[in-house]
Amino acid sequence: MSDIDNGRRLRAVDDGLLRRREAIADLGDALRLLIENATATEAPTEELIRAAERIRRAAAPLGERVRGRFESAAADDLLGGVRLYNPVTGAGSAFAPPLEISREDGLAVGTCTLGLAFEGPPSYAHGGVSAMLLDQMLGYAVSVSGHPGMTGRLDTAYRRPVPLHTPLRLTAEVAAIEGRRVTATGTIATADEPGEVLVEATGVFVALRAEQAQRLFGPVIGRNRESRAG
Ligand SMILES: CCCCCCCC(=O)SCCNC(=O)CCNC(=O)[C@H](O)C(C)(C)COP(=O)(O)OP(=O)(O)OC[C@H]1O[C@@H](n2cnc3c(N)ncnc32)[C@H](O)[C@@H]1OP(=O)(O)O
Repeated sequence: MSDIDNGRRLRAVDDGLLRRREAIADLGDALRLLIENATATEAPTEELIRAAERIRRAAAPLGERVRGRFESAAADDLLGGVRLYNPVTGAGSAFAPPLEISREDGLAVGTCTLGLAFEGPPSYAHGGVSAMLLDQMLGYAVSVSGHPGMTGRLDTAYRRPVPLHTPLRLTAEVAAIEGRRVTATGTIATADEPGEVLVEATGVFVALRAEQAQRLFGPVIGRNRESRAG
């Protein structure tokens, strides 16, 4: 195969992957709309019954080809950090807000708006949802510091309730690295009042030993490498 042909083939692969990722994100948007509307709806009972039938019909073809626990999604790039179905940040996840995280001068900054599907106390976020967001934020800060690890401990202090339907601003940063332990801290505030902390968290992340990483993730990483090579 000539270099030009090879280049075209590679571009076709990239275009195909890009198109699939866009389709996954679009399906994710549709599912999130479905979840939000299904949570907020006060439609007549007959409409709920019809909707359940239609949704089951729409779900069936998606279930015809599925992956198992040890297979990563074809559109993911596990080693490159692309996780389209991450339940917090994944564009393809039906129940991820999704949280968007970027880096600003060494600080991880996240933005999202929580809908009624995340409600705990009426009109405010469920406490477990805040912990989930902060776990992801702290994990991201730990990861980009170059010392990735798994959450060993996550302490959350709920200072004020987190309002739904309100743009939020989250932050996280690494506070200390001691051997295999990395401590990170983070906050949730509203975008309008970033100085008023609603929830704060401190987490301890533990770097895995090579043998632990192999035991826990070996099957998934092995399959991911095989499918990249093939
Ligand atoms: C961008 C990516 C974002 C991802 C964000 C999401 C992150 C996650 O949600 S990860 C999923 C949730 N976490 C888990 O499932 C982890 C489950 N726990 C485990 O697998 C293990 O307990 C694990 C790996 C954390 C530690 O086990 P192990 O390596 O055997 O611990 P061990 O050798 O006893 O301790 C290692 C060090 O960590 C410390 N440590 C271990 N556990 C904890 C803990 N819970 N709290 C504080 N310190 C701890 C120990 O004190 C020790 O410190 P030192 O080296 O200074 O003596």
